[in-house]
Amino acid sequence: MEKTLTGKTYDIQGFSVQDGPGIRTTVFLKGCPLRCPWCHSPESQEFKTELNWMGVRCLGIDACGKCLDACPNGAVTPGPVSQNAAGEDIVCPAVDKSKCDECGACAAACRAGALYMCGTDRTVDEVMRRIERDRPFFEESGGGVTVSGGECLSQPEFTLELLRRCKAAGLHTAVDTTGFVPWEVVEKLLPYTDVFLYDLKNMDSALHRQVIGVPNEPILDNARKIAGAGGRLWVRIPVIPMFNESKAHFDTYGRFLSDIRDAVDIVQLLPYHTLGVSKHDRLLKNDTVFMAEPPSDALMQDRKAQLEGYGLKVRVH
Ligand SMILES: C[S@@+](CC[C@H](N)C(=O)[O-])C[C@H]1O[C@@H](n2cnc3c(N)ncnc32)[C@H](O)[C@@H]1O
Ligand code: SF4
Ligand code: SF4
Ligand code: SF4
Repeated sequence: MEKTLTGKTYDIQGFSVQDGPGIRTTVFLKGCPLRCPWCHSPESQEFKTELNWMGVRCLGIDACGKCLDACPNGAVTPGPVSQNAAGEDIVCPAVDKSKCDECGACAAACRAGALYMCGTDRTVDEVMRRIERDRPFFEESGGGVTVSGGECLSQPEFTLELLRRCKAAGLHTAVDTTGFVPWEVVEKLLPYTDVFLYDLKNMDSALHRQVIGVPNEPILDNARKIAGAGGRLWVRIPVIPMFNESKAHFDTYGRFLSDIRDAVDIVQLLPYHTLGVSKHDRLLKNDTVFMAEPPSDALMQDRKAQLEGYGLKVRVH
């Protein structure tokens, strides 16, 4: 029997106004080949379904402790004392990730919803049913559907099929991508993608590799090829302190984008923010998290004006 195609999602968000034109429904897929230290969705990085723990919901091992009893691998033990939402001291569970196989038994036992699994396998039909609920909002606002992640093109078959179905249903489509995927994957999507939301995180390939883990040449090549093939680009630049915010660096963006200007609908500058920091803790991995002061409004306006000087339409946020 043929296997049903599923995609591993971690969220589907209605009423999104940041992910392309109009009001959109954004389908977030799990898994990403990049490792941006400032990533505001660290739960999207791994391809597998993972255990998360939201401390403010936890009742404490002393009052509850269901997760300890539920774990078949002995991965959950009494951990540090912390304060709950009411300001009372509670003993938190500690999860030894080296013993955890992400089976989900502790999350199923946790009535408070403090432990939960992130990552759901969904068929295209299921996702389409969810999207169709929002159709009236698309029609009023000129919106549609955005497939995002993580890197949605790391699940190329699912993304392609979802986009095909959206186009067949008469919906506007956007693909939110890092661009770090083989050209053959992008090429197949072209007939079904109205616009690519396309991140350019740094123009210096050595720095890109050093900080994010991968070089930028495939990303820049794919941007040129999309432009050459008649695709539309909505370029996004996350403005990250000490990484890409300098005036000199923005001139390298300006020169690159000038060459493909006709294919660029808009350049969106996204000021670095710290909203994802608490999500890193939820993953129970003790990751070191990048923290910095967000760029000032004045700097964002300067960089906007600088890129406008290259004949580009630019917005902040
Ligand atoms: C969730 S990502 C989706 C696409 C893909 N993961 C990427 O990064 O290209 C959506 C946008 O948020 C940006 N972003 C991620 N973390 C951010 C942060 N801490 N501050 C500002 N923008 C951020 C990304 O650069 C990307 O433009
Ligand atoms: S998900 Fe991990 S910690 Fe939770 S029960 Fe399974 S093995 Fe234990
Ligand atoms: S089962 Fe949930 S609420 Fe109870 S101690 Fe474990 S994490 Fe906390
Ligand atoms: S590319 Fe996007 S999802 Fe991947 S690590 Fe960077 S910000 Fe996070």
